[in-house]
Amino acid sequence: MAPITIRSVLISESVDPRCRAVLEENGIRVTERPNMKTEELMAEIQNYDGLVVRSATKVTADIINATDNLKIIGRAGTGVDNVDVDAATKKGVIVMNTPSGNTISAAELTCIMLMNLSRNVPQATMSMKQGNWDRKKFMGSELFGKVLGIVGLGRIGKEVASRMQSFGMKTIGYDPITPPEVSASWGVEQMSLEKLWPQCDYITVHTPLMPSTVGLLSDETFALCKRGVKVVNCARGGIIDEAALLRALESGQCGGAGLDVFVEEPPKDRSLVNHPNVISCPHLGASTKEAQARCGEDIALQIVDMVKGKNLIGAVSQTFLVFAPKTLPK
Ligand SMILES: NC(=O)C1=CN([C@@H]2O[C@H](COP(=O)(O)OP(=O)(O)OC[C@H]3O[C@@H](n4cnc5c(N)ncnc54)[C@H](O)[C@@H]3O)[C@@H](O)[C@H]2O)C=CC1
Ligand SMILES: O=C(O)C(=O)COP(=O)(O)O
Repeated sequence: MAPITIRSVLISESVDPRCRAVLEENGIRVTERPNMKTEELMAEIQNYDGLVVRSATKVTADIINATDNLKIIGRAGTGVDNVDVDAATKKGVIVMNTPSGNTISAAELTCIMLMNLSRNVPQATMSMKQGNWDRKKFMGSELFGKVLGIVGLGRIGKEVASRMQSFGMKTIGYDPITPPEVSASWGVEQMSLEKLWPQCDYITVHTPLMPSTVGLLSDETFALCKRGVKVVNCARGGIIDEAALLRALESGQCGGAGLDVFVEEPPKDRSLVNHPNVISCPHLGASTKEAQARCGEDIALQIVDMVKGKNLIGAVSQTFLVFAPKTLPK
C-alpha cells in the first residue's frame, strides 16, 4: 500500500492517552478537542490530515466534504455507523476501526445484563437504598437450562455464547455469514429467525447497525416470541425497535430488557429507561480501562502503519480498512 502523509491528527473524543503518545512518538502533531459541536468540527477539521473518534462524533458527509485535507478517519472502537463511510470512500478518505479491541468488554457487559435480568440486582439495590427489605418482589429465575438466542454470531456473539454456556444456558443463534458448522463448534446451533424466536427465554443482539438490522426485534417478531422473553441490546440502538419494545414490556410479552445503547444518545424520551423492568447503561460496553487502552493504541498504530505504507490487511492481524459497511470482513 502506498504511504500517505499524516502530519496532524484531531482527536474529537475521550480516547486513551496511548493514542496520542503513539502518534506523537511517530512525529504526528495531535490535538484533543472533545465535545465539539458539528459546526466547530466542520471548521476545525480543515487543519488536520486525520481524525480519531469513538461513537459520539457523527462524521457526516458534510464534515467529510468540508475539507480536502482529511485523509484518514480512525474509529477507536468497533461500530462505524457514526461515520458516513460511503461519503468517505467517494472522497478517497480511508476509514479504519479497531474491531477486536473491545470485544471482551462488550461481551462481559452483555453477560452482566443477562445475569441482572434474571435476578433483578439493580432494582433490588435501588430498593435497599430506599430503606426497604423486599425479598418477595425480587424473586428471580435461574439461567441454568434456559435458552439464549444470539442474533449476530461474530466476535462478541461468540464470546457471549461461551460465557453463558458456563451458566448452563442452551445457546442457539442466527447469522447470515458465519457458517452453521463454525458456530456449532462453539456450541451454538444455528437456525432461521422464525424458528429461533419462539424457543428463546433470552435474546441478545450482536449485529452491526445497518438497514437490514434496524428493527430486527419489532412488533411482528416480539409476537413470535415466548411470553415474558427477556432481551438485551449491547450492540446499537434501533436493532430492537424502541417503540415496539416499550409496547411489549407494557403488555408483558417482554419480561425485561437490558439496554446499553439507544437510537438517540442520550435518549430524550426516558419511557424505556424508566420502565421498572428495564436495566440500562449509558453506552458502557467498551468503557473499561483494558478496552480503551487497546482501542486507543491500536488505532494510533494503524495510522502509523498507514504512514509507513504497510499493507494493513496483511501486515497487522485483527486490523482492516472499512470501505463499505456491508462488506466487513471477519
Ligand atoms: N455497546 C458497546 O459499547 C459496543 C457495541 N458494539 C456493537 O456490536 C456490534 C457487533 O460487534 P462484533 O461482534 O465485534 O462485530 P462482528 O462484525 O464480529 O459481528 C457481527 C455479526 O453480525 C452478523 N450479522 C450481520 N447482519 C446480520 C443479521 N441481519 N442478522 C444476524 N446477524 C447479522 C455478521 O455476519 C457478523 O457475524 C458492532 O457492530 C457494534 O455496533 C461493539 C463494541 C462495543
Ligand atoms: O466500539 C463500538 O462499537 C462501541 O459502541 C463503543 O463505543 P465507544 O467507543 O465507547 O463510544
